[in-house]
Amino acid sequence: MNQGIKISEDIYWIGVNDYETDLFESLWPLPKGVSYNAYLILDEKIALIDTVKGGYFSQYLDKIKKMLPEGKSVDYLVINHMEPDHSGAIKVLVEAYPEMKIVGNKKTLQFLEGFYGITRNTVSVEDSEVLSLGSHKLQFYLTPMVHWPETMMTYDIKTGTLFSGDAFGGFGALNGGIFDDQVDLEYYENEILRYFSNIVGRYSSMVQRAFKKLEGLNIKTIAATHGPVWRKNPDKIIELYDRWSKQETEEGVVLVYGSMYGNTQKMMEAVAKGLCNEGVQKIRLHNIARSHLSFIIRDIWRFKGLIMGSCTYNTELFPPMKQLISAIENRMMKNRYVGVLGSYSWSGGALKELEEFATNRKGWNLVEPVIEALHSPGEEELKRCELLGKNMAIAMRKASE
Ligand SMILES: Cc1cc2nc3c(=O)[nH]c(=O)nc-3n(C[C@H](O)[C@H](O)[C@H](O)COP(=O)(O)O)c2cc1C
Repeated sequence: MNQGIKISEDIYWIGVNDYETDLFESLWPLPKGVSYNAYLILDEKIALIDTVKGGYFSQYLDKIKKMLPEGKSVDYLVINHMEPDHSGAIKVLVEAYPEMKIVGNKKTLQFLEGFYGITRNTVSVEDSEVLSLGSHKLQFYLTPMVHWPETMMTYDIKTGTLFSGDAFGGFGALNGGIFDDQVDLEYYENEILRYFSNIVGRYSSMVQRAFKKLEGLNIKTIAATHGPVWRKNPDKIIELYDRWSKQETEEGVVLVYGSMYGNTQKMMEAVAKGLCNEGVQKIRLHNIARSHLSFIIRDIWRFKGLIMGSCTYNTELFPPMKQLISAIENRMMKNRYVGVLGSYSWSGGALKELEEFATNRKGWNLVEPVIEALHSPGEEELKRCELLGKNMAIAMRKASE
């Protein structure tokens, strides 16, 4: 993928793949890398949409040079998002094309000065303003907090291409194909949800606000800054994003437990049996010490049911479970059915914290019974765990009737 790839008339993908970064934002694992998508529009005026992470500048510049017609230079750089994985190449790009104008909104330009000290050759655009490149007219939609305050989207009126920034994007480098009709979509959908739930989900209400703004646009292609370009079925990713940002959940249960010596794990396995006996197939069991938080958050975002179990550790919750609770609170997750269980060997403490969390979350429904085992669960407690699974299955069924 050394050349630009045409995505619609006069528009080319000139992104790069990063297979080296282990943790995106120093937080989120990238088992299969990530792409930094950027685009080039060749019209009377030549425009770039976004750049790439700093270290990938030379690949990006090579692609631009190969695509530029003889004697032409870059006229505009449109910045949809200032996060450094997209803006990191701006400074060197300005050195390569000193006369290029940098287009962003008022906030973008503040960030541009703050991050890179750039104030020259900037063009400030307002919401719904149009920039003409010749036959292509770019219309700007300010979409603050999807996912930074300066975030905007750019719509090409001629081709119906929406350059959406981080919205609709996800993890996973683009291997070979870059389009939704070329790649393993199931993989990318999961990774787009992991990206959304961990990074953008907190700002779901702003995503909904952005959807209102984009209503009525004839969107034929979605070109996000990460992940596949949606040319065959852009409606699919729009529908998914709409559902996720409304926090609409599917029937299914996430089981998360913290267990040092297997007693709490035994309890959670009994819950899983109870769910299975009631016909629940979508069960996602996570040992919190083994699954990275981002995968657990992704599953919790997707499913209606959540059951949390923790052993007691120094009078409190098992430490990673605290982190999970804080992540759920930070993302303001709503409308879940929740069950809790715990274990201890003397004074306890874990279950009390889980119960408090479950009962204090607005719009969450606690499913009974709440179960606590001293040392190791006996037959009686394991039966109650199965019952919790059964009751969760019934509660979910009722909710979807
Ligand atoms: C390092 C450590 C700290 C613990 N702290 C407490 C505690 O403060 N209060 C308590 O009742 N039990 C405490 N326990 C006991 C465990 O919570 C209890 O044995 C529990 O059943 C272990 O469950 P597990 O097998 O799922 O790890 C502690 C155990 C360990 C290893």
